[in-house]
Amino acid sequence: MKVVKFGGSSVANDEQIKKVGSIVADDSDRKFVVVSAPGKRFKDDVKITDLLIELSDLALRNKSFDKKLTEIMERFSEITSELNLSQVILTDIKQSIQSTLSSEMSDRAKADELKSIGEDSSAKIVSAHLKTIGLNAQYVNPKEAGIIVSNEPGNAQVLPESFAKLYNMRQRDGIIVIPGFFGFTQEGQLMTFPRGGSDITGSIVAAGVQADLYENFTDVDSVYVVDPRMVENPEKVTELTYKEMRELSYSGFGVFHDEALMPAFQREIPVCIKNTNNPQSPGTMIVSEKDQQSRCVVGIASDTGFSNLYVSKYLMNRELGFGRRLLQILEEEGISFEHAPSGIDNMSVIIRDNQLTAEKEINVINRIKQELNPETISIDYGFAMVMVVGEGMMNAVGIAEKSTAAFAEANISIEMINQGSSEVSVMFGIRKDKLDLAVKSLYHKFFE
Ligand SMILES: Nc1ncnc2c1ncn2[C@@H]1O[C@H](COP(=O)(O)OP(=O)(O)O)[C@@H](O)[C@H]1O
Ligand SMILES: N[C@@H](CC(=O)OP(=O)(O)O)C(=O)O
Repeated sequence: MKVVKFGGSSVANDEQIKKVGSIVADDSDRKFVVVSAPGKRFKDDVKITDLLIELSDLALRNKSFDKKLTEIMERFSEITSELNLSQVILTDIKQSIQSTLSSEMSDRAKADELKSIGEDSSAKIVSAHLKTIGLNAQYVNPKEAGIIVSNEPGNAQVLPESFAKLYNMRQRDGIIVIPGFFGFTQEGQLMTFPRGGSDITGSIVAAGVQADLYENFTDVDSVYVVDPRMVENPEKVTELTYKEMRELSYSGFGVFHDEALMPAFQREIPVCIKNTNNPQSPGTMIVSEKDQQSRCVVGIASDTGFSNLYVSKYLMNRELGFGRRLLQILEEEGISFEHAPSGIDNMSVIIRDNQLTAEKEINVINRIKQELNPETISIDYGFAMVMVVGEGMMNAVGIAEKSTAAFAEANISIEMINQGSSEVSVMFGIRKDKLDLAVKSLYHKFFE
């Protein structure tokens, strides 16, 4: 039994949805289908989820949202008419949007419900299309399926009781089509996962129904060793471990959500990344353990949008609890951190920019000055992180040397290095304007 997830690019228009139909029809093991909202049809297109967020922002500020609503309905109307589906689906979508807007819910709850309508509508459309091609398919809402989540709008996490409930779905006849990206709290409130979270739903369903395989269909033939938008025709990866994929996804490989690995990993369900536009291609397998012969570095991931909070104080190493108190200030201000490399008299804390507001920044700086009395304190923006990843690095000599040589050859100064004791990855902090050059140079060093 397989769980198949189709991303936004795979359900962006009628043509793509027909490909989805063929893929599902092609293999009778594909029983559970999870879908995203229609994504981009071309480079500068706008995803339905983004249109819904724009609509919700306008409506909740009491601004006119009619144009946005028309734009959304036109997208769905084009899909349903090209697929010859009943107009009832369209009426249903419009009614969902309008009834959410006029409900008594809080603004946060409304925003989350509106965001989820893209996936919900997509699942209704895909199940109707599967029926028209002769398959016994039915739409099942995540509440009915048993996806129970924490009460964190836009950032929900699955609760363990979901898995046993989902297991019962195996008994259902035919193909089950479930919308991705959201679940329900114990109290029945809808909550969305973080952006890109339909991958998470797919993994939860795969873990719950104890699937033999979780196939994640997207728009590339495989995971590549670097983001294919940064290097032309990079090498393909045939196999990765969960640990490697987690590091790579977290560090910038947008092809699979990093939070989607845990449910599949815990139940050892293999994941296969495949291409809706070329389903014959074998794709990339993500497994617990892989062939020892493979390369020691499997990928180079990168991301921008980081800041460095730098604090220095003479004899910091002797001041008991300095690091704890510094991190506690961040915790109390609601800021999570990514890395914290330190020296004897200084400490850097790498923070994602989206964690900092102007107000939080002022509070943090003032509190550190008052409570820790440092000599220097600064927040430096514009950092990028590059991650060299591979489980085989543990037994290999010279990876750091080879990496630093790649930076040196590109004349890039490394601002920070962090290697965890697990040795699955080495992180390099550089200025963001040098990122492209750095990734190309590392690719050249390790893969060409
Ligand atoms: N290392 C990588 N390997 C493959 N694709 C990558 C990688 N890094 C980033 N991507 C990007 O991820 C995209 C697929 O993810 P996404 O846009 O979320 O797809 P979907 O619409 O299926 O959810 C690819 O088109 C590619 O540009
Ligand atoms: N539609 C949601 C969830 C998702 O997973 O989308 P996609 O498969 O297009 O990345 C988003 O845009 O965040």
